[in-house]
Amino acid sequence: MLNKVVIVGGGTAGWMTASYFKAAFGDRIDITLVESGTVGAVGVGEATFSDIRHFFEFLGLKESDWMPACNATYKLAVRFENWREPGHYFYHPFEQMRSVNGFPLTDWWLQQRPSDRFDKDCFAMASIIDAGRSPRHLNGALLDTPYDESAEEMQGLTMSEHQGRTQFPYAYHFEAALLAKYLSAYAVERGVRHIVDDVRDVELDERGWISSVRTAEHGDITGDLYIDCTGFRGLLLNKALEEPFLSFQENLPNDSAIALQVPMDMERRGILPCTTATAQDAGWIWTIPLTGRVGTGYVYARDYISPDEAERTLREFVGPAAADAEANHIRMRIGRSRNSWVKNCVGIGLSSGFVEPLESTGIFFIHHAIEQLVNNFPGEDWNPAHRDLYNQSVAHVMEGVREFLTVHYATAKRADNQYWRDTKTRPLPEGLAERLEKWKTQLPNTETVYPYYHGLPPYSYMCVLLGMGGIELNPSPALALSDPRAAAREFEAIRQKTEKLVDVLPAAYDYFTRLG
Ligand SMILES: Cc1cc2nc3c(=O)[nH]c(=O)nc-3n(C[C@H](O)[C@H](O)[C@H](O)COP(=O)(O)OP(=O)(O)OC[C@H]3O[C@@H](n4cnc5c(N)ncnc54)[C@H](O)[C@@H]3O)c2cc1C
Ligand SMILES: N[C@@H](Cc1c[nH]c2cc(Cl)ccc12)C(=O)O
Repeated sequence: MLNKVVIVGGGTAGWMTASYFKAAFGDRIDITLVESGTVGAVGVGEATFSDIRHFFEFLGLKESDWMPACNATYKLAVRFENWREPGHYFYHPFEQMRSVNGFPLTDWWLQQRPSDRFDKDCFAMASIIDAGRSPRHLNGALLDTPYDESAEEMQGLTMSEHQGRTQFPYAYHFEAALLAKYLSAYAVERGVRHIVDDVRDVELDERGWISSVRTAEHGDITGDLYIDCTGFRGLLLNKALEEPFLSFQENLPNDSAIALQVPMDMERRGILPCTTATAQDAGWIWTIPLTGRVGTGYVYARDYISPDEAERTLREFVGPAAADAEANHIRMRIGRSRNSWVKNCVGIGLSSGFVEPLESTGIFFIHHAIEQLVNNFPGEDWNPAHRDLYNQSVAHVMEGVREFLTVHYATAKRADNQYWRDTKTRPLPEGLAERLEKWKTQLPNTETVYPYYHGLPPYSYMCVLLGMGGIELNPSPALALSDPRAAAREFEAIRQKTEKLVDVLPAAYDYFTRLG
């Protein structure tokens, strides 16, 4: 039986893989995880997709188990500030787009323009976030009736199985290092062997497959399947097996980040329950509220600004609270390994691929990869079809997200300096120019977005196009001939429902004090 797995790397990717495999296979799988005591994990990665709930559920963990241990908060959207013009913002929320008479509500919005805020008019979430509310009532119930956790379709599904069903209303923010620690305890308790040591060498057999990894103090570690979770280094996949890395930088030039962890009195500050991405002169700054601090960082392109200037900008942005916070400068490798599974080695996490964290896709990539690897787990015969299916699925997810992120820059109205002017003239990933043309005629739908699963539904594209404001969008001509009353009623219903929810939902901070 093929069941001996060696994981190299103990960052988010390594521990998520180890714990998920244990939950999936129990004692039938034999896992050794080796991580360096000297090379640290990247230490960022604090915002997620809502789908991550399937990961925790698969492990049998409840929010009340893991959230307090990871200083976690709820994320109801990404809030984009100043991408269109100074002072402007909009949300990309976790809320399904409604449709009226076969047209998405956003299409009706273009026709009727109830206000200048598509997000407030079309989604309940925008006002709930503006008001700093929790998506759960103090008794733990979810905000409203369409979300029913006990519904059969929410139970026991993996992320892949849940695809296309109800949109869950929130994701999480958490402290990456604390999550890795929490999951390591989970995995070790269930029998994962944990070795803290440096991998110095990777031994290959005559076919070029990995036969062992050589550590500094624990000798050779052998397995059937090797998972490379060594981060941007790609020690096994890219170095030992020499799998090439395909860069996305011609579309996405941001190649660096500087991160700060800023302790704050969150009770006084309050929690805005979303990730904020604020456009800057050469990139953007993320702001992520946790229970005891704010995580923040500037993602930028070295071609336009130096690391020192980026650090100055970030410190100024945060203000005096950042004075004692230590800067973590990170060089980002943007793109993907040509194949993430090569021979008996699978790269998961940053070794497999990474795009800038604008839509918090890093942990989603990991979760997706793990689910796919479980579904395509190799047997004794190493049927290459499993490997090929896996590689295809991972490539599609990363290429789709590459395209989605490029849309943010290509359609942002901001063009007040060279960095932002250049975002309009960069090469686009193949097929995107044609799709952008289609979206000018008809808002994105399943037929006209990137055609393979990549985690983002068409409504996410609608939000970005309507919010960024750089391309002209028109309502479907059919709407001029249609009865406008049903859509007007829907806008009014959203307004009323939102008003009520803002009234009755607790403040996000208060909810977490209860949870802790
Ligand atoms: C600036 C930035 C912001 C991000 N923000 C988000 C976000 O908001 N949301 C999101 O989902 N994702 C985000 N990500 C991505 C997220 O951080 C990663 O996907 C996640 O942390 C996974 O990292 P990893 O485990 O692959 O690598 P790492 O965290 O780098 O871990 C590498 C591991 O390999 C080990 N290692 C390395 N070399 C050796 C060796 N020779 N021997 C033994 N062990 C070794 C190290 O000790 C470490 O344990 C962000 C990434 C960056 C760079
Ligand atoms: N199915 C994913 C994708 C998604 C749907 N809406 C949003 C909003 C944001 Cl900010 C990120 C991601 C998503 C999910 O539910 O997480």
